[in-house]
Amino acid sequence: MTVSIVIPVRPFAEGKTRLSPAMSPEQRAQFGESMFRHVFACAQAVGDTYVVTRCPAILALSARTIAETAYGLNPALEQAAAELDREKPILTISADLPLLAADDLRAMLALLDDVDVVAAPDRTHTGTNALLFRQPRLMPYVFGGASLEKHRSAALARGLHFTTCCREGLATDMDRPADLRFLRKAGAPWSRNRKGSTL
Ligand SMILES: Nc1nc2c(ncn2[C@@H]2O[C@H](COP(=O)(O)OP(=O)(O)OP(=O)(O)O)[C@@H](O)[C@H]2O)c(=O)[nH]1
Ligand SMILES: O=C(O)[C@H](O)COP(=O)(O)O
Repeated sequence: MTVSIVIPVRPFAEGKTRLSPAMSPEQRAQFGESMFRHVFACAQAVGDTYVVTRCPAILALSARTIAETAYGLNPALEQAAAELDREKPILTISADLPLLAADDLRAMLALLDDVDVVAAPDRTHTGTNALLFRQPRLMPYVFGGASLEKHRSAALARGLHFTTCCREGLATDMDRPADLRFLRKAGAPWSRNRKGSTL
């Protein structure tokens, strides 16, 4: 099955603010870029991968890009969905998933045999780290806060079949210093492979 994959990215120098207690601004930007490059490589192994961002430097890194004109995560994703192939499933994934593997994305896609919408929860089962629709614009993006329940409710309200995909590579986003401690313990392959890692 072919799939459009969308990675939304906030400019590296602006993002990951909740890691401020543990990292300098330079370290956060470097960490954000390293994670993005990792997620991008995983996505490219699985589908046609698009990056939606307002950052010119990130736009220059990628072949398929969507310049964000609708400022903010949900508007940027709606903008991307409006521009992509209406016949293909659309998978959006956060750029801060250092333990992600291509097989995690394939596992999400396999679930589309039975449902319309697949959400990958974070480790606390409150946020959404990846979201797959059978077709673009089946329902709105409602990221922010406890978005897992918001996505579930939005799907059910439209009569769509919804399920979750719970895997460590999808669940381990890097929001807070506690997530960095979890990543250090999880370790390989992320920290082994990165010279000059800020971890
Ligand atoms: N295109 C785009 N992507 C965004 C925007 N805000 C967040 N993202 C991306 O959405 C995903 C999830 O974002 P968060 O985990 O909240 O990341 P963040 O905003 O960098 O982190 P905090 O500053 O700590 O809230 C990441 O891939 C971010 O880069 C935005 O305004 N535009
Ligand atoms: O679920 C969400 O809205 C996204 O994952 C962003 O939320 P978080 O970064 O606070 O988990």
